[in-house]
Amino acid sequence: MKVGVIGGGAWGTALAQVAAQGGETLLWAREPEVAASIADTRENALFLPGVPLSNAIRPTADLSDLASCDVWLVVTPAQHMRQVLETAPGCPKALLLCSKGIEEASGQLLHQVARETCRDAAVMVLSGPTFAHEVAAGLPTALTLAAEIEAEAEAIRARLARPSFRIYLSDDVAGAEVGGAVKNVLAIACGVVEGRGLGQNARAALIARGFAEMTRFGLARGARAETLAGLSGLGDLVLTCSSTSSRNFSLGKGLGQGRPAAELMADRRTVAEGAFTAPVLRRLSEQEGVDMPIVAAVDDLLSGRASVDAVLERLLARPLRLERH
Ligand SMILES: NC(=O)c1ccc[n+]([C@@H]2O[C@H](COP(=O)([O-])OP(=O)(O)OC[C@H]3O[C@@H](n4cnc5c(N)ncnc54)[C@H](O)[C@@H]3O)[C@@H](O)[C@H]2O)c1
Ligand SMILES: O=P(O)(O)OC[C@H](O)CO
Repeated sequence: MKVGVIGGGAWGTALAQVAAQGGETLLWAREPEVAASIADTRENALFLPGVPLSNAIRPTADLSDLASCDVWLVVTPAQHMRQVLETAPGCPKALLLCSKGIEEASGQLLHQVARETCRDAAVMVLSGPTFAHEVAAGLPTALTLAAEIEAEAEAIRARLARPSFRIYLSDDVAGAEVGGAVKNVLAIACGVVEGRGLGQNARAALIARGFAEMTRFGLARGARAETLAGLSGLGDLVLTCSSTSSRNFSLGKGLGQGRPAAELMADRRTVAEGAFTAPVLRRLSEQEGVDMPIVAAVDDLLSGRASVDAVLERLLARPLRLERH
């Protein structure tokens, strides 16, 4: 099975490094200097510096080179996935979506976008608690591969899985995607707690109440509760809410320290998906009547509509209710 990776950011490069252990792997980078840097120095100096890359990774800045692949691992920022797939040379037999987000314009999960752009391809999702630099270093990692047809997922798992890259199968595609998208917004909130010095109790409460929001939204979208409580949901939420290695957590930490969102977002080369997911997630939750007060607070902070103190006061003034709600 010939693998092509679409997206030469940190995660696309780390996934190419994993796939290269099973044979030559094409890696498309949007920036010609990234493809050139990998070809010349075997390092992605821009997005994954310090990691020596396998000789079995063949970098390219020309998407049409991926026409010969059987499967594409799609690892663009969520908001650019549709445009990249639309400019790609046809579609392969299978797409494995590895990005985390919700398309802002359409409100669609990424598997819905992919099915519109590649109608005949099998569309699957790979998601979980996976910092790129740890995966690239070969540290133990476990993730969820969600697909409607188990045999198709098994074939890709056989090609990608390694002892330190453990892939669990699921048939809950929407569930795997909701967890990855929502946790990025909640990680921003956890970063705010850190930056504002609100303490470990507050962070734990936020993870638990944030998980309740993720579960309410996921169930409304047809996800299963056990998927949301698994690697791609709770697992990734715990990881991303615990470390400044997370770009989303770091963004939130800056907000908590009082820096304006516009300043924090300016000149970013790396993507903090939660900043793009927050407004669309808030819009969808309000349209669908799903209560998501933490998501709304993050959206207000990012848009500059409210200060940290104002959203904190609002959250703490919420009525005390039964925990299961
Ligand atoms: N970094 C991680 O640890 C990690 C882990 C799991 C999932 N992800 C997800 O993978 C996706 C990609 O993140 P990343 O960390 O690899 O990226 P990154 O932050 O390392 O790099 C930014 C990427 O965005 C691309 N980009 C910028 N503008 C673009 C445009 N107009 N069109 C297409 N591409 C554009 C760049 O080419 C580059 O590949 C995100 O959805 C992220 O949530 C990341
Ligand atoms: O750095 P972040 O916040 O984009 O998180 C990276 C991965 O999604 C963690 O699983």
